[in-house]
Amino acid sequence: MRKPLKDILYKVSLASTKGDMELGIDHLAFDSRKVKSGSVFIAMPGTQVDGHDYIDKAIESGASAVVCEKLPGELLEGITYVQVVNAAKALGLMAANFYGHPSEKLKLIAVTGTNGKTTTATLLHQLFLELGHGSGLISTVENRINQEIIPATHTTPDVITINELLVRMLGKGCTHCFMEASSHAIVQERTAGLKFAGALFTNISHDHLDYHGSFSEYIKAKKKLFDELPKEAFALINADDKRGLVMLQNTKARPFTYALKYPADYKAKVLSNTLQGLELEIEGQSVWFRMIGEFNAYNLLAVMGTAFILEEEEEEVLRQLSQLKGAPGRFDQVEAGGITAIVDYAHTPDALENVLKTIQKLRTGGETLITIVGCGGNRDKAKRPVMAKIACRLSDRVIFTSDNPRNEDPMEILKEMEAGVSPIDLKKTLTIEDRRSAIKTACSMAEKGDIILIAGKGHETYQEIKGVRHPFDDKAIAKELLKLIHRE
Ligand SMILES: CC(=O)N[C@H]1[C@@H](OP(=O)(O)OP(=O)(O)OC[C@H]2O[C@@H](n3ccc(=O)[nH]c3=O)[C@H](O)[C@@H]2O)O[C@H](CO)[C@@H](O)[C@@H]1O[C@H](C)C(=O)N[C@@H](C)C(=O)N[C@H](CCC(=O)O)C(=O)O
Ligand SMILES: Nc1ncnc2c1ncn2[C@@H]1O[C@H](COP(=O)(O)OP(=O)(O)OP(=O)(O)O)[C@@H](O)[C@H]1O
Ligand SMILES: N[C@H](CCC[C@H](N)C(=O)O)C(=O)O
Ligand SMILES: [Mg+2]
Repeated sequence: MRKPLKDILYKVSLASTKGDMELGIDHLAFDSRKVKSGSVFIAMPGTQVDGHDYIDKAIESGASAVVCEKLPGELLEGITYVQVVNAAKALGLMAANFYGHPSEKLKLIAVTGTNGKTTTATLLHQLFLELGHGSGLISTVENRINQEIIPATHTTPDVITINELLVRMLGKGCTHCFMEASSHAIVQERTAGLKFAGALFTNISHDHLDYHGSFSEYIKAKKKLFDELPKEAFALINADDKRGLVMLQNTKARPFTYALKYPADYKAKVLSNTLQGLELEIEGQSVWFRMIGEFNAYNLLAVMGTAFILEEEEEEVLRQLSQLKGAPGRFDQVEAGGITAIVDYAHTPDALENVLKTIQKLRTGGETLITIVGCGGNRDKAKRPVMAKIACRLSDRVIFTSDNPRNEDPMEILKEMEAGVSPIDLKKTLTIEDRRSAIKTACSMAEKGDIILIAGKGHETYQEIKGVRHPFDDKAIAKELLKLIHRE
């Protein structure tokens, strides 16, 4: 697919150009290691290094054009240089022009918020398939084109990958695509140049403050998605979240709200909430869902609201939605010997508190609740003591263990967690760095009727230690050890 550089740069605000703008371009690359002959290399500043330092490498590998914010000292003959104000934003527009604006040819819906993005996007994808539409998904767990699974590397991939996925979705008849928009991606302009038909806000609480610097910057990152929506789009927010209405402040899009407590366009009341599911009253009607926990009532309302705004038939939406189970690794239960292990991706204080409170509400009395929890390395350190404290407050026994230590010393992470626990609470905790041993210990401690929560890694099938992903699956290990220890 060859296109003239000038067409690829349509609508990009240019500061200066040098060289042939009619040059044929076969490929876009923002990483010098992925440059081929016929590539245009887009140099972007990053968090680790500056892409501008790789311009020479890109040219050596065959790039015939360079798009950058700062021109290099020496400009080579035969190479086209284009200077732009914001290279990441330029990349988004360039990807849209290069791939023929696939986001405009289907309904692309973004889901943002601290928790609930994967669950909401996955439910939407499943629901729209059930309603008979071609449907795509871009999420933390996996990407999907209808039923086909494409492995995911990020919650929100880079904008070239997004456009490539959308082109493939269109080729397979998708009319809708539901994607997660992480705050990192919004700030880094990984969503630039995409035309959204709508955006959803789930909630906002403490996470990623290491990256954004402060809570207000984190809120601003989410709000940017809504500020940039076109007026034909819809903006659907959780009115029970303190920051929900902030998201709507400057949007041109049509505003809609959902809530369990405050007045809203889409409302529900929780009639019952058990380990089997949720019963909600919606528009005077009682509807049963397979999802567990009050927080899932919010996710279900967000999904229902979206389907109603998109004018799907209401009775059918509720009928199909009530059958869906959500995303893997979210309140995923394994049972053996009368002991229930719950694997959940709760890796933020708010998510951990929600999942533990849900389990508390579902207890019938007498059971011991054992929580296994760790915190990821090279991520927000401030959440470590807070998560440890929440685990202790809401569980009978707690085992601190490693999550994905990445490049940090696991024992240091565990010390930072322990710092959040009072001397009295410390008595009910154990620290077992090896995650498998931690799960084994919990399985040995548990007796018939007890509940084990294994938090933090959910669907992940690896543990990342010093740049290497070792196979590790909380659910499979819990199943194996529970069966082994309690010999069903
Ligand atoms: C902190 C962060 O978000 N980093 C993302 C960012 O990379 P970066 O800015 O750090 O890049 P860098 O390494 O400094 O390099 C700068 C530039 O030089 C280029 N380069 C670099 C080296 C080289 O040899 N040649 C070269 O051209 C790079 O391609 C890049 O364009 O842009 C890259 C391309 O899009 C991402 O892959 C990368 O994600 C890293 C791997 C990551 O771990 N990101 C996480 C934190 C993340 O994004 N998570 C969110 C979910 C968070 C949540 O809500 O829970 C997600 O959307 O997945
Ligand atoms: N609406 C919600 N409100 C609060 N907590 C939630 C909500 N939905 C899910 N959770 C909790 O948060 C965890 C993560 O949920 P989910 O994967 O859907 O969120 P996410 O926003 O995609 O997370 P990530 O940013 O890591 O991709 C779940 O395992 C559950 O414990
Ligand atoms: N999308 C999140 C996932 C965190 C999952 C948890 N298991 C961890 O490794 O911290 C992140 O990249 O921060
Ligand atoms: Mg997610």
